[in-house]
Amino acid sequence: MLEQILTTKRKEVTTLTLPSTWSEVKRASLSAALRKPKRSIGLIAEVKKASPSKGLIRPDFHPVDIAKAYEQAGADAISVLTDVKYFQGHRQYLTDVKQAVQLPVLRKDFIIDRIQIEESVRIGADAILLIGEALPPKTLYELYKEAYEKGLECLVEVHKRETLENILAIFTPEIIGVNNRDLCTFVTSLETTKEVVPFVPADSIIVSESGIGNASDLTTVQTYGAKAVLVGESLMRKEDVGAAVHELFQEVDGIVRSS
Ligand SMILES: O=C(O)c1ccccc1NCC(=O)[C@H](O)[C@H](O)COP(=O)(O)O
Repeated sequence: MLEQILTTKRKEVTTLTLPSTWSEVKRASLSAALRKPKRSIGLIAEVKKASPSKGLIRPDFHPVDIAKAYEQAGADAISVLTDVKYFQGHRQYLTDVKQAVQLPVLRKDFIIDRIQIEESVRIGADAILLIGEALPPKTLYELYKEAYEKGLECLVEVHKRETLENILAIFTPEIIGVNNRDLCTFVTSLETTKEVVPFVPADSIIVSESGIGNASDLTTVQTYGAKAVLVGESLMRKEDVGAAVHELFQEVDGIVRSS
């Protein structure tokens, strides 16, 4: 599936049109938010309508309402899927969310080309995702540098230890995501976090991504060393996504620091 998505992206970037610059955007730092989370483990809460592995997740989909509820419930950052074909997302959703919340907003998409970085700046993203299994390490580093030069942070995601080691041979990303989902097979296991975390440099922020379905899963990945989690489906399937956040954190700690 990852290869199919990347083939689509390669076609899309050839016809991508940039929106006009949005001058009033006030950037918020993802790394700062995750280094000082409101609970004992940080939360990037995802706005996700559908996915290749699960199909339609939330038919009654109102991105701004969802993001506001996440913010109210003490999320540290918001992730917005902007891919249209496979996730039923849209770049406008990110712009709308950015205008409605104070939290850092991560653009969740398949970034393979510099033009998508300029697009991300213009739509109001604070950070972008770079997927280790989707890019040669040198290309990933070029895109990473370009993003930071343009004022965006990057969540550098890996699924395999080998991918991480190939990236670390070139540079050390500030924020490293361990995706528990294999994007080729969709097999999802929290053990991935356990296997990869020991190889993440101490100064990088570790985000465990995907497959976190309940409070027990959250505790598990925290035990494995995750400093933050990225959660989509399990929150999006609950009608009240704010209550879902509180439920997810019930075993970790109920106290939310006001920032
Ligand atoms: O979610 C998918 O099916 C998927 C398929 C192919 C590439 C990427 C995919 N998901 C992107 C993500 O990384 C997740 O949306 C994110 O980590 C949240 O995962 P979850 O909590 O399991 O919805």
